[in-house]
Amino acid sequence: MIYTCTLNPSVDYKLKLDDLVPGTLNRVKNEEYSPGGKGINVSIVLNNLGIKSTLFGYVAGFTGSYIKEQLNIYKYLKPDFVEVSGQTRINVKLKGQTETEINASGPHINEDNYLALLKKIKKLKSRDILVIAGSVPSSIKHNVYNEIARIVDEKGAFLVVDATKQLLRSTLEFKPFLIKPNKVELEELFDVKLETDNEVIKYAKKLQNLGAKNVLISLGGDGAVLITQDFVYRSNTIQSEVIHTVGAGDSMVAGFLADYIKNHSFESALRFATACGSATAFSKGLATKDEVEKLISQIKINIVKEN
Ligand SMILES: Nc1ncnc2c1ncn2[C@@H]1O[C@H](COP(=O)(O)OP(=O)(O)OP(=O)(O)O)[C@@H](O)[C@H]1O
Ligand SMILES: O=P(O)(O)OC[C@@]1(O)O[C@H](CO)[C@@H](O)[C@@H]1O
Repeated sequence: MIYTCTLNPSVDYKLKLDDLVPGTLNRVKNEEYSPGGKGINVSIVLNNLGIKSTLFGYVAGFTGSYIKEQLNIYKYLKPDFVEVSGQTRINVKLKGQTETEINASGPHINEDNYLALLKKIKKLKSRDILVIAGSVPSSIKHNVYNEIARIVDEKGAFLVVDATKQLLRSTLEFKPFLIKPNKVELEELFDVKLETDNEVIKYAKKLQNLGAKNVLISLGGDGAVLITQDFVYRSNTIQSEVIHTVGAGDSMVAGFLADYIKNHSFESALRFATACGSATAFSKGLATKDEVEKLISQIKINIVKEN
């Protein structure tokens, strides 16, 4: 069974403008709401690919109710959230000439809420998969990712992590099966600026040395690099009109897992993951199976010969 854990879900409020001019009145051309948060996005894309998952995390208030109501329409999702006080956050996503995101901080999480979530995670069984993804509300214990990773390890389940800085770093001692930082997140982790593929690979390997089994670095419109124990793979991307990239990375994680479970091939999983990321970037919502299938033949994978 696949589980996703979103400690800080959101309602994503996506606004399309001709351009965003700070300090002036900006009028919107198109607006949309959707349930968001990285783990929730992973689950929605898994659903779109016909794969079941259970969703852990915290929801609160009217925005939390909206998320639960929206998730009910998906056939393969089983929401299992902890209800907390306050409101689930609203994250604003602005698409003008460039993309601007304003992510709010999330509700208060008390000790009981914390323990209630860990109790759910303790039900995991050997060979289950848990994806923990995204930021955490500031009130939650700072070592929550480490604690969750410890439980997943004790259960003999597989851990997948998509998070920034110390949240990600704190899981590495438990040897996650897969981590997926983007290039900026990789740079932040080591306080460096990375220009070339070789530099990206060098720092991704440092994460492997710290414990990650497989490291997937997403490079936005430039594809992705996957470092496994045996090979380094590079995917290209496709040029098309970008509608909104929100959730492209989460789609990539979902696509990777969906394909890896089926084919047990890293090359195939990277190809499918890249197509899922691009399918999301090229559409209004998150990738659907049809959209991914239209792109897949255009994704090429090379094994990188390092120098
Ligand atoms: N402009 C684009 N054109 C084509 N494909 C894209 C584009 N942006 C993203 N993708 C696809 O989606 C994948 C993930 O994108 P990205 O690196 O932006 O993830 P991310 O920063 O984690 O995104 P998010 O946090 O919004 O989920 C890329 O590796 C690529 O396959
Ligand atoms: O603030 P976080 O948790 O880092 O990111 C949250 C978020 O930006 O990530 C998703 C896209 O990946 C969105 O649905 C959501 O708004």
